[in-house]
Amino acid sequence: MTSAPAWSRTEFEAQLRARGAGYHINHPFNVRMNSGLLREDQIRGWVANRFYYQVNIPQKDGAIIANCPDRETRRKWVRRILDHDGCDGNDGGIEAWLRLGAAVGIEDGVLWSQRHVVPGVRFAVDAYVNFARQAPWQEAVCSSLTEMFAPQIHKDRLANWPAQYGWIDQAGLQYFRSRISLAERDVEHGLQVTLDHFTTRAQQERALEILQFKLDILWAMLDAIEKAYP
Ligand SMILES: O=C(O)c1cc(C(=O)O)c2c(n1)C(=O)C(=O)c1cc(C(=O)O)[nH]c1-2
Repeated sequence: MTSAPAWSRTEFEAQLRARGAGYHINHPFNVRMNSGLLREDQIRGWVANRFYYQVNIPQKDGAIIANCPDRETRRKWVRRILDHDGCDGNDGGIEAWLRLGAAVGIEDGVLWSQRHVVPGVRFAVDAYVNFARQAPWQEAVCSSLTEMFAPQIHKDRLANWPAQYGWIDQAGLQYFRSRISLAERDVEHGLQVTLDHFTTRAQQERALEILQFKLDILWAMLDAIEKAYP
């Protein structure tokens, strides 16, 4: 274990943000997706596989709540479940992803069947949910911090897809639009929990390992999708 002095909050946050270099925004499959180079079947394959991530996020967040004894945290965290599952007056992110599916030519039933989900994606997503079930809740919160880097990937899609993939109905892109402000709100809370909890240098380095674990999950998903749709 390191005996180095703890980083200040500012330096610790900078260390976390620096891990963005390993975000799946830089994965070759995402780079090609964002450059308009993917075929229709490759886009459909990505949408169908990512649906498995989308439907598992609320279970992941439910696991965090189940492990968290702090009422204030649960009160904020529960919003994430409703963001995806929907609630009165809000269809939610899963419904929005179904509309993305429709926009690229996949029927709801095909997404729900998960028949196109490849083993590597299933393994990666399941590892994320299992981590949230088994780890201390503050560690699971830390693992959600890849969302620090998500607004840019959503903005890229909104900026580029309409011109690059004219065959996609633009109404289907609403999911990406909706996530920008939600991700920013989530990160504000997730960062606060992480900066409060991981205070010694050894704990801060543990937080970086957890963030890397989650970056690897997202990266492994794209590796598996890239291999399935060469
Ligand atoms: O499209 C993406 O690249 C992307 C990445 C991530 C992420 O960084 O984990 C999330 C999302 N989207 C997303 O839409 C989302 O709702 C979400 C929730 C979480 C999480 O870890 O709790 N990550 C992400």
